[in-house]
Amino acid sequence: MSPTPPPSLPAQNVELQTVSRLNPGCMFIVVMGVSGTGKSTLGNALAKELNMPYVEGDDLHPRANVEKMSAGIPLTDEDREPWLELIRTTAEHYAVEQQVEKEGNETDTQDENAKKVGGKGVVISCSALKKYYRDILRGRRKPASLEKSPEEQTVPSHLEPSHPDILPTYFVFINGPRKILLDRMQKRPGHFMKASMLDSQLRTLESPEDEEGVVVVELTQTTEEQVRVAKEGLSKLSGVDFRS
Ligand SMILES: Nc1ncnc2c1ncn2[C@@H]1O[C@H](COP(=O)(O)OP(=O)(O)O)[C@@H](O)[C@H]1O
Ligand SMILES: O=C(O)[C@H](O)[C@@H](O)[C@H](O)[C@H](O)COP(=O)(O)O
Repeated sequence: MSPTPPPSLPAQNVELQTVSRLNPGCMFIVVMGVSGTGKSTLGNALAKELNMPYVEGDDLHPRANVEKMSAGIPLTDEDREPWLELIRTTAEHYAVEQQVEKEGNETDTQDENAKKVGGKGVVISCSALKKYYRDILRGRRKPASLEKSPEEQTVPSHLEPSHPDILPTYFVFINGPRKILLDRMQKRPGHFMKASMLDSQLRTLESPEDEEGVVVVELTQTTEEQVRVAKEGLSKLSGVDFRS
């Protein structure tokens, strides 16, 4: 799990509002599931396949959250809200950066990147256990603990994570039985998330299977199979052809 620093803030002259219009097909892909499902493994592989950057969501947790989880204490909604908001904002920063790069390359007809499959958007791993958390990641909902009165809202609108239609969000949900998860977590040495936390994660999980924009892959599949199913599902949902 190598740290992935979020990109620097977007260039002032690019409004997030313009990203989906000028860079169609740009998307935010969340690889989700409880601890130990293989989010980091699949996230890395999928991002490589789609020529997108990958960000390890665990690296965006505030230190206090990591300390809490390391001590075997499950996080609360309030603990997770700023983290979820940061994940959404990070995805939006990537989208804006890619827009800036695209504009820089516009005149370069030989640009090799333009010929690659995908390449527009970002893949981030995140447990995303509840629907309400996923709505924050979709940019549809502001975390309750971060709600401000209109007078207090000094953040420029393009930095606020409230643009669901500007950066479409899709989830790849890794689903599978507790027994295998427990086994994998027990065999994973040195990770701050101990196997004893698994049951709390499973209790908190609200399955996303009936929600829009969700592809389900099985825990028991190989990473290669998961990538294939994810690509097919994402192509169908988004209309972007990742299969070629
Ligand atoms: N498709 C898979 N098949 C078998 N083992 C896997 C698969 N994906 C991941 N693993 C293993 O499961 C463990 C947890 O994977 P990891 O990617 O760290 O999960 P998460 O990020 O969800 O906690 C690791 O030891 C990893 O090598
Ligand atoms: O929402 C949470 O309680 C945590 O974010 C948790 O779900 C997450 O999964 C941890 O970061 C563990 O790390 P792994 O997911 O890498 O096991």
